[in-house]
Parts: sequence; C-alpha cells; structure tokens
Amino acid sequence: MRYPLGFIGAGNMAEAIARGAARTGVIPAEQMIAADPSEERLQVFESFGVTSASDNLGLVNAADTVVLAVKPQMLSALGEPGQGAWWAIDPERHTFISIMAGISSAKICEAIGKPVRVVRVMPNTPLMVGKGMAGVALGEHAQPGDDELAMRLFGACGEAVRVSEKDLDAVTAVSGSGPAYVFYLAEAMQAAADELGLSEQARLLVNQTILGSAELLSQSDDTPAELRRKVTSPGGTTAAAIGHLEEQGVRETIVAALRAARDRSIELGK
Ligand SMILES: NC(=O)C1=CN([C@@H]2O[C@H](COP(=O)(O)OP(=O)(O)OC[C@H]3O[C@@H](n4cnc5c(N)ncnc54)[C@H](OP(=O)(O)O)[C@@H]3O)[C@@H](O)[C@H]2O)C=CC1
Ligand SMILES: O=C(O)[C@@H]1CCC=N1
Repeated sequence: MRYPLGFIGAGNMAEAIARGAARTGVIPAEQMIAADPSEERLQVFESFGVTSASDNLGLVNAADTVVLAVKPQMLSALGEPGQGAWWAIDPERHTFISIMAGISSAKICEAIGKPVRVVRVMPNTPLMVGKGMAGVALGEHAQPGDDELAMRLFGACGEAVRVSEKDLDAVTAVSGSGPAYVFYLAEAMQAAADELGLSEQARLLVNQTILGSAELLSQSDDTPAELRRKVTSPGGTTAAAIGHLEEQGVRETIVAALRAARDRSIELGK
C-alpha cells in the first residue's frame, strides 16, 4: 500500500504533526505510516490509526512524502549515503519534509546521497492545540509547489509562513524554541505567586494572564510596548516591576538568549 505521508522518527513532534493532520482532516490517519526503533512509540501512533512500518526502508518504500523527525544529531545514523533506506529513494517520487533544527537541505541531500527535494519546516509545540507557528522553506532542489502539502498541513494546525532557508536558524530561535521562553516566564510567575501566598490559585492566575495577554496582543493594533504602557500607571505597581526588570538587564538577556538559540541552530548544521 502507498501512503501520502510517512514519518522517520515517531517522537513528540512527529506525534503532534500526525495528530494535527488527522484532526484537521488534511491527511487521515489511515493514510500515514511511521517508523521508529521504539515499539512503544509505534503503539502510540497505532492508537490513533497510523500504520507502523517494519523499518525505515519499509517506510520509504511505502510513503511518498517522508517527514524527517529524528533529532538533528541522528541524521547520519539513519544510514550511509545511498545505502539502507536511502537506497530506495527515488528523487522523482519522494519529497522530504525535514523538521530537524539547523540541518540544511544540502546536508540532507549529502546524507541521503541523492539530490532530493527537501522542504524544511520549523514548527512549534502549540500546533498540538491548533495554535502552532511554522516557518516553511524550499530547500536546494525543491521546486515551487513542493511546499504545498507542508503549507496546508501546518497552516491547518495554526499559522504557516514561507521563509527562505537561510532565515530558518533565526525562525528556530524566535518561534521554534519560543514556547519554552513563555513557559519559563510562567514557571517564574507561578513560583512568585506561591511565594506571595497564592499557591492554590497560582496556576489559574498565571495561565489566564498569559492567555489573555496573547489574545490581546494578537487582536490589538497596538505594539507590545504600547500595550505594556497601558498596564503601567505612573508610580504604580507595574512600574515597580518593569523598572526592576530593566535595571536587571532582562531585555538584553532575552535578546542574547535568542542569539544563543540561533547560534546553536547554526552549530547543529555543521
Ligand atoms: N520539540 C520541539 O519543540 C521541536 C522539535 N523540532 C525538531 O523535531 C525533531 C524531533 O524532535 P522531538 O520530537 O522533540 O524528539 P524525539 O526524541 O521525541 O523524537 C525523535 C524520535 O526519533 C526516533 N529515532 C531515533 N533514531 C531513529 C532511527 N534511526 N530511525 C527512526 N527513528 C529514530 C527516536 O527514538 P529514541 O528516542 O528511541 O532514540 C524518537 O522516538 C528534532 O530534529 C528537533 O530539532 C522542531 C521544532 C520544535
Ligand atoms: O530545542 C530544540 O533544539 C528544538 C528546535 C526548536 C525547538 N526545539
């Protein structure tokens, strides 16, 4: 049987993408197949209707579009160029969607040993709740139109935007890793709420504040700085908090943190 979509690596992101594809109807579960060394992971995929491949070679034989969803460091472990699963790759038939951070389409072609069409996507975990943000880039040998499935799939699970491949390291730093920065803020706010004696209500107070602020940010025409000013009464409580953040150099630290994420993405691709 031929499957429109297959996953090499049935980890967390692959599961989120496959569930999103099935939930939105972009690709029904029975038209997807997955390969992973872990039987347990394959059972998770089977539990919502995705077929298990015997191995990566079986997957490549079965799937037309292959999602590379292993850790970037695992690419070379998938096989020698032109050997194993890569032996069965037909550049006319197969398209790749790679979600691996940092790994260029040129590097993927080198690892596979053939000039294949690669569409690179940098998604993020909110796609699990239909609020993802994905950057989509055509790789070296991809043609306009090769990204249509990716745009449909990731667009159905949130927003998808076309970017050039050279910008993907920056996209990874901003929106790929981005949810972790917001969760870090949530952790710190919850710890503070606990310390201020609100342990019972901390989760709701923090989560709803972040949710409401995100909604306001996306619906309003105001910039983040204007929205912040509207919360900040002169000489008031917010001014005390923001003054402390500025004194401590938190803004510069956040910029430096995103730079570190971008640099790590470049390093992963070497
Ligand atoms: N997590 C995130 O927020 C995001 C991640 N990404 C990218 O997504 C990719 C996957 O990340 P994530 O889902 O978090 O990682 P996971 O570790 O959850 O998933 C990777 C899966 O690949 C499996 N695997 C390992 N070796 C092979 C092999 N030879 N053949 C087939 N499968 C194999 C792993 O098995 P085992 O565990 O047994 O090794 C694991 O189940 C990464 O490249 C990452 O850069 C992109 C955007 C966001
Ligand atoms: O941390 C990582 O490397 C991956 C890429 C973006 C989000 N998670």
